[in-house]
Amino acid sequence: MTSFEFKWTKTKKSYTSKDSGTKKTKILKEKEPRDKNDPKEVKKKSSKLQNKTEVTFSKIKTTDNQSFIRRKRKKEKTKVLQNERNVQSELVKGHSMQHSMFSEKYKNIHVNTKIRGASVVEKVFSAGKKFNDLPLHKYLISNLEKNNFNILTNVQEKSIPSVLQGKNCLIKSQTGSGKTLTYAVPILNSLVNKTPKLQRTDGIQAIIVVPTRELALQTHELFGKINTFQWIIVGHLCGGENRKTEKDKLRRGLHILIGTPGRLLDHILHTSAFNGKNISCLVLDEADRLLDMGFKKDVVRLVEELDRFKTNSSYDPLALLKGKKPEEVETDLANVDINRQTLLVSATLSKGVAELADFTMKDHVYIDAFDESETINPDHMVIPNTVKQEFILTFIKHRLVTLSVLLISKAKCSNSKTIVFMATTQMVDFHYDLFSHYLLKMPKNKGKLKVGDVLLLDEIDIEDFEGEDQVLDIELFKLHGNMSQQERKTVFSDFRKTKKGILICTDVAARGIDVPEADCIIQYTGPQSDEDYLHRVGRTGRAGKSGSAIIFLTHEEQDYITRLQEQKVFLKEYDKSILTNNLKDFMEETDENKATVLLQKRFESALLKDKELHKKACFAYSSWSRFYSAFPVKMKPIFDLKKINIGHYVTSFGLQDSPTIVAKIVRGQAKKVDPKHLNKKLANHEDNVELRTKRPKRPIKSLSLTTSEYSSGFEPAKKKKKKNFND
Ligand SMILES: Nc1ncnc2c1ncn2[C@@H]1O[C@H](COP(=O)(O)OP(=O)(O)OP(=O)(O)O)[C@@H](O)[C@H]1O
Repeated sequence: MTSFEFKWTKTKKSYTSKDSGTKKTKILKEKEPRDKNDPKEVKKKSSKLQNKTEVTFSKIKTTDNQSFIRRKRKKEKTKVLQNERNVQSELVKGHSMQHSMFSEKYKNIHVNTKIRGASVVEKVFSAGKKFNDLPLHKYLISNLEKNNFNILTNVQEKSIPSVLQGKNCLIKSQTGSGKTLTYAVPILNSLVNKTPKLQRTDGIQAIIVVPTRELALQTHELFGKINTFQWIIVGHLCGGENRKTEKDKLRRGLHILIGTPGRLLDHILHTSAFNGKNISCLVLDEADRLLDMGFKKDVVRLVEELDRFKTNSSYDPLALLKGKKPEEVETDLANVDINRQTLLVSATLSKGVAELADFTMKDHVYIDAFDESETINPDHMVIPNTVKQEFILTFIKHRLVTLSVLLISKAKCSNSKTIVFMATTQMVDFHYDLFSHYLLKMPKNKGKLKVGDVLLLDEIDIEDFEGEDQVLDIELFKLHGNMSQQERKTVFSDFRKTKKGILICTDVAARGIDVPEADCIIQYTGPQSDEDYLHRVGRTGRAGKSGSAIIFLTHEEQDYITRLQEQKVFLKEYDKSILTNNLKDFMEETDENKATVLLQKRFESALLKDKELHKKACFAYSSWSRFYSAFPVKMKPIFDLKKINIGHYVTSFGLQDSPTIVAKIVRGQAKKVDPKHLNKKLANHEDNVELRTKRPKRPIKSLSLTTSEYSSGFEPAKKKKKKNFND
């Protein structure tokens, strides 16, 4: 290989080939005078300047003058910062020319938001009927009263008598109306009254199936409150818990068992200590949710397995072989008395629930808490009338800032619990990190910085973020199905205990979760179905309390307002002056547009500096776009990916990159991950080098960025290795 030695002079460049020893000289052409204002020349000049700096540095290095280098670098850094600031001020000027964030002028609303009508209202409480009016055990009544359960709710008044009589029931009533007690009270009552007293060896008496782990825990807690009868043992089993501990629990004996379908089925099939012969009551709570997400198969199997416990004694599958006629065998089957009460409970009634009711119960009564005198239209949604429902119509690229301001306003309230629903686990992770580091907190001892003076944050190095100070007085929580069971448990109970907090979560918290103090629900991404809308909103306004529910819609999605109107749900527009004032106040900026841009820029520069967060933002955007493109057919005309500017959506994740670049980043990261661990990886966003080196790379066929919220928590079954007969 030939190598050269270069020598530079002002007008000529000469080099000597070491191999041939020949010296070649190239005379530089006489340069023509250049136009200083030509943009190309300006660019060239600046790149030359940069090269010059590099050369200077290399020279300095050779002289080994370290302190000089440090001073030089510091100067350079200040220059860059100055540049950034100049760019920012230019941006502010530029943006203020564009549409305003909250301005009415640029609002492009084509739906009639003023339409009002009579919403469908369901009474929450009965006309004064009390628990002590019911034929219940006196200690059970006193336990209920101790917990402030005195007056029956409407659904309790209508259903508890039928449940006490042992009837199969399909119970429907609005969210937060106290459906849990409609089965908890009769179950406990029947077990307390049993003579002789129940023993641990008597096995499971009642089984309650719920769709999520949090709901299992919550239902267990409710039983704990009203069950002071020490001989009645209540337990829960759900994914993510230690299986061995659960087996021990079952071995020791339980009477009321609460669990998620996957884990329950697993124990029924594989735990010999599972004693289901004496189950006299089966409850399917949140029945419609149990049918979603592939739960249907598990629920059907679970019911079949429970039936098998009962029928094993009377039904003989080998009857034909024993010489019985086929007609006799069929009548045997039909006559098998399952002798078990089944209760289906739900806030929404779908075709699937009706089918499940037919499958699980021979005869059943249908109890709807809705007033019979009114005509029931299945298309009308029943939402507690104590909930103020509003929408915020935003430009896509202002979504992030608008949400931030809304959270800032919540932080100012003295006692407020807000639940923010997002589409995917990656979105939850990203927004949680972004807000906890760049909205709620500020660097410590930044001296002259006043609380809330966030503009100067851009001047601070990321290293300075050690030891941050909380400037907004509110706690932030996150909850999604990709967190460990222990984390989920802690978050859920901490959020319930805290006086003031914001929970960012996926739909894992949309069903059944009861946080009585939750006073505001924010739907940052649209619901996948109208039922989802109803259940999300139903996390507030529990048992007659008041609350507010705000949905974020972009101009492209505004038809959702009309869709809700058709179902007798009338939304008002959120008072944007609250947002404007809070934003201006927080940013200490009188011009709302400047404040908007600066907050957005602050997030963007945070992402530029924080590589980990940038990666999370890319994954969050990517998971969002997959989610958005997979809206069910019914909702597709409203939430249509083709209608929206995805470039703006990238901005709403604080990213400055184009969607193509983001996709490349995600693909690049995903390729490094072993496919088996992809979901977990995408949720944790860790680039685990160990995993990569240990396992051979395989091509990725498909990527799943949204992971199931409702998994049983078990590891996927390992495929059996094919035997190699040559071994
Ligand atoms: N009779 C009652 N008096 C006062 N509060 C009650 C009564 N019954 C239930 N509650 C309270 O109402 C709240 C909602 O109860 P629950 O969670 O059972 O509602 P739900 O109808 O199952 O709601 P969802 O459909 O959202 O699951 C709880 O905080 C509960 O303590």
